[in-house]
Amino acid sequence: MSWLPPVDDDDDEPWGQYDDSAVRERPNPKANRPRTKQRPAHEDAVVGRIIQVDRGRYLTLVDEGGDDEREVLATRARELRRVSIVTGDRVDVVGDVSGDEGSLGRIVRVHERRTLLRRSADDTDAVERIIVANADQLMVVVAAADPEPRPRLIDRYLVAAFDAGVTPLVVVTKTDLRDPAELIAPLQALGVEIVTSAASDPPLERLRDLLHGRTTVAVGHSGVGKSTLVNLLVPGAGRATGVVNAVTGRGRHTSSSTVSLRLPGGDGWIIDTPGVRSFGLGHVNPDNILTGFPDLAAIAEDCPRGCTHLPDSPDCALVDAVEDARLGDAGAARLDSLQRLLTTLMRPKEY
Ligand SMILES: Nc1nc2c(ncn2[C@@H]2O[C@H](COP(=O)(O)OP(=O)(O)OP(=O)(O)O)[C@@H](O)[C@H]2O)c(=O)[nH]1
Ligand SMILES: [Zn+2]
Repeated sequence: MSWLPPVDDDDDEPWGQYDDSAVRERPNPKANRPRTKQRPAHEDAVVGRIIQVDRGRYLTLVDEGGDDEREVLATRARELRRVSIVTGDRVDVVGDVSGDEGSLGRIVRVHERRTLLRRSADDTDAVERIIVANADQLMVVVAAADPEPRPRLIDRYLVAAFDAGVTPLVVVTKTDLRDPAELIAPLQALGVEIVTSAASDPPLERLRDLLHGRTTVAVGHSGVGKSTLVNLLVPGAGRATGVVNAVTGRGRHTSSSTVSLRLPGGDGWIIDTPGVRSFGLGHVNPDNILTGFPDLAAIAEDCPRGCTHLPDSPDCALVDAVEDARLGDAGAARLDSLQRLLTTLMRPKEY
């Protein structure tokens, strides 16, 4: 496939067809004959966690939590040049894995990913850009005011989380500036964890509980106070914080790269991503949204094939279930939330 442009080595790299994360071997033309020339097994490889990606260099944490824990800088092996390697990936590294100044290891394998958080450039673009691999949780940070909350962007983050199989968590900041009740109400029916935060009284204990032992990706529009929270949770993280521009209402995009930060005591990770302006969902399969609503998903099995589950869909089992109260008091609100997310997925961006 040499006509394809080389994949760049950014966290934001196109991914799309390169879904085989292991080393891709040439197809065996003599299908049934065992291959005689085996790829070296790299038995001496060490396992690392990708904590940062920068222009073809991967910062890898090796022997995590062990006596010999160290950061190893590595490149990727030639045979992996079409495979994406992103923050959070687990990889096998060979070569100079000493982590000494000037040393360079070589990544020879990307382990299978548990979860994959991704977005596309826009909704018509099926090419995915991976944000982070192997995250457990997506912490969506949104300000009650300054900058103005964008409910449709929140929906987009939630869609991406459900699609990735990652648990969403919403943190509403700047509640000192505005009562967040109106913003929170529609989120409650989603069954998503919601934490509110005011500058004078950030909910650190609550957040530490929720982040404990997990890998959490923090996302949010620029200026919402994400870096402020990250700095509180990870003292010394040194995430740049910026003042929201009073004229444009925009933050200054002060955090510019995706960085993995370890919570104090080695008690989980926060992966801080730069303020994401667009969050295309062109790659998302609507069925994956439904998996975020297990109670609804079970009922939707009785829907006609190809049912959109939207208000105008004929014979939708979910609509019936809400009407005969099978889903309880919250049923209508949950179906409404699901429909809102599904509509988000089908509509062009408008936030
Ligand atoms: N009033 C108020 N201001 C806050 C709160 N949290 C953060 N801020 C301020 O909001 C501004 C933006 O905060 P940042 O932490 O830099 O925002 P960010 O989301 O990391 O922005 P980027 O780095 O651009 O992605 C800073 O001036 C913070 O001091 C809060 O709870 N209340
Ligand atoms: Zn349906």
